[in-house]
Amino acid sequence: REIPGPKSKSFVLGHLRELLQQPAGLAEIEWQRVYGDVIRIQTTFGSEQLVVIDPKAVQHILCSGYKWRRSPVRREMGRLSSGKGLAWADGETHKRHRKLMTPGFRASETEHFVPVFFACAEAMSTDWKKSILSTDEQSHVFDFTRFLSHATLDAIGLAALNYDFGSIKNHENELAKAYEGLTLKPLHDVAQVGNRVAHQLIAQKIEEIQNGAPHNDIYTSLVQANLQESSKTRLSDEELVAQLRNLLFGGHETTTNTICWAAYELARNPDLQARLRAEIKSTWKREDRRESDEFTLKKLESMPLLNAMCKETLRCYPVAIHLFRTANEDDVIPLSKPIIGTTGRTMMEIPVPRGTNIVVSPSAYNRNPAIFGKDASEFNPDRWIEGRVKTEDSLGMPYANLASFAAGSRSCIGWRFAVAELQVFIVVLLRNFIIESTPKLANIRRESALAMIPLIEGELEKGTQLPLRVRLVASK
Ligand code: HEM
Repeated sequence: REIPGPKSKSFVLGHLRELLQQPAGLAEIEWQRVYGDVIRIQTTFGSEQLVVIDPKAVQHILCSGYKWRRSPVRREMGRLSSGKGLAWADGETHKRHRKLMTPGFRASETEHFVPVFFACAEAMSTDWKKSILSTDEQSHVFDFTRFLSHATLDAIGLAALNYDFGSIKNHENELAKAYEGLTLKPLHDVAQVGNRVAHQLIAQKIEEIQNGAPHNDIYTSLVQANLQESSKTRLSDEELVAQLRNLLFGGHETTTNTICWAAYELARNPDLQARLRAEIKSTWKREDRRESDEFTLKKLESMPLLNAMCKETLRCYPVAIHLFRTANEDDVIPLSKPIIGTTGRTMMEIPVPRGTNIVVSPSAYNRNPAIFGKDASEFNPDRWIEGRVKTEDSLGMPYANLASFAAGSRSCIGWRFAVAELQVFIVVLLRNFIIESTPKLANIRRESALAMIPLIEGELEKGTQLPLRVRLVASK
C-alpha cells in the first residue's frame, strides 16, 4: 500500500483504460517517469496491481520457477485461444509440456528453417516486383500488415508444421482464413478449424514417423518426443492439438507485427536503410560461390548492423505488450535501487502476499536508461554496435537483455525462430526494394490489440494497416 502510483478516476475500471486503451506502453512509460520503477495502480472495482519495471524485480518475478504464475485471466485467454496447451498449462503440467516442445526450437533446428523463411519472403517479393513493374511511376504503396501476414503465415505453416497455407498465392485454405487477422476474430471459430486440421496433421506425422520418414518441422519433433514418453507423461491428443494452436497463435501475429515495425523504422530512416543494404550487399558478395547461394544462420548472425536492427526493433516494439503474473505464495520482491514509499520510508525490497497481481511492461523495461543508455527512448540501432548497452550481467532474458520475449520458465519458446525470421525478411526486403514513407505515417499509432499493431489515427475503423511506398533497388 505504500508504493506510489497515480490516483484512479474510475472505481469500476481503475487504470485499465489507460493501460489497455492508449497507444501501447504509453501509460507505463509516463507512470515510470513520475513514480519510478514500481507503481501501484488500480484495476476493476478497487482491486490493486503493481506495475513492475525495476530490472532485478522483473528478473525475480519471471525467473522464479512457478512461484509467480501467469494470471488466471491470462491463462483463461490462453485456453480460449489455443486450448489446454503450453500457454495455459502451469506448474508441473507446464514443465511436462515445455520439455516436449523444446526440441523443435533448438538453435540447430532453427538453422533448417532459414531457407523456408527465404522462400516465403522471396515469394512475396516476386509478387511485389510484378505489381511495381506494371505501374507508370515504378513504385507502389503496399499495406505491409496484409502482405506480411500472408508471408509469415506461410512461413510458420511450413517451418512449424510442414503445412502449406498457400497464403501468399492466395489459395483457398480454411486454416489460413481462420488465422489471418486473428486479433479481430471470435476465438471459438478459430478453435474449431484449428482442432480439425490438427487432428489430421497428428495422424499424418505419426504415419511418417512409423514409416521412418519424419519431416523436419517443429510439430514432428513434438509428436516424435511424445511417442517416446511413458503413458503417464505422454501428452493426450487434446494436448497435442492445443500445442499446434499455440504455435500458430504465439508465432504468427507476433512475427508479422515485428517485421512491420522494422519496415516502419526503415521507411523513416533512409540512411540506416542504405547502410543496411550495403552490409547485405557486401555479405552477399563475400559468399564463396562453391557454397550454397543462401544466407545461412551463421552468416545472418555475422552481420553487425542487421543484428543491431533486429535488437533495436524488438526493444522499441515489444509486440507482447504486457506480462501478467500472480504470486502463488507470499514473497519478497528485491529491487535494484531503493524506492521511497508514500510514507517517506525507503524500501529495498517489497514484501507481497500470495495472490498479488503484477504486470511487467516490456515497453517500459526496454527503455531503462541504466541498461540501454541515456537515449533509450529513441530508435537507434547503433547503440548495439557502439557497445552502449549493458549486457555483461545476464538478467535472465533469452535475447539481448530485452524483456520482449519474457524470461525464465515461461519465456517465449519461439524466440530463435522469430529472430531468424526477422533477419531473413529484412535481408530480402532490402536486397530487392527501397522502402519509403507515406503521408499516413505521420499518424501511425501503436495499438494494444492481442499484439502491438500499427493503426492509422483517424482511420481506426479500417483496422491494422501500414502503407509504405516500395520501389525496386537499381542493382543487387
Ligand atoms: C517477435 C516475435 C515474438 C515475440 C515478441 C514473442 C513474445 C512472447 C512472450 C513475451 C511470451 C511470454 C508471454 C507470457 O508469459 O505472458 C511468449 C510465449 C510464447 N511464445 Fe512467443 N513471441 C514471438 C514469437 C513466437 C514464435 C515465432 C513462436 C512459435 C513458433 C512463439 C511461441 C510462443 C509460445 C508457445 C509461448 C508460450 C510459452 C510458455 O508458456 O511456456 N512465439 N512469446
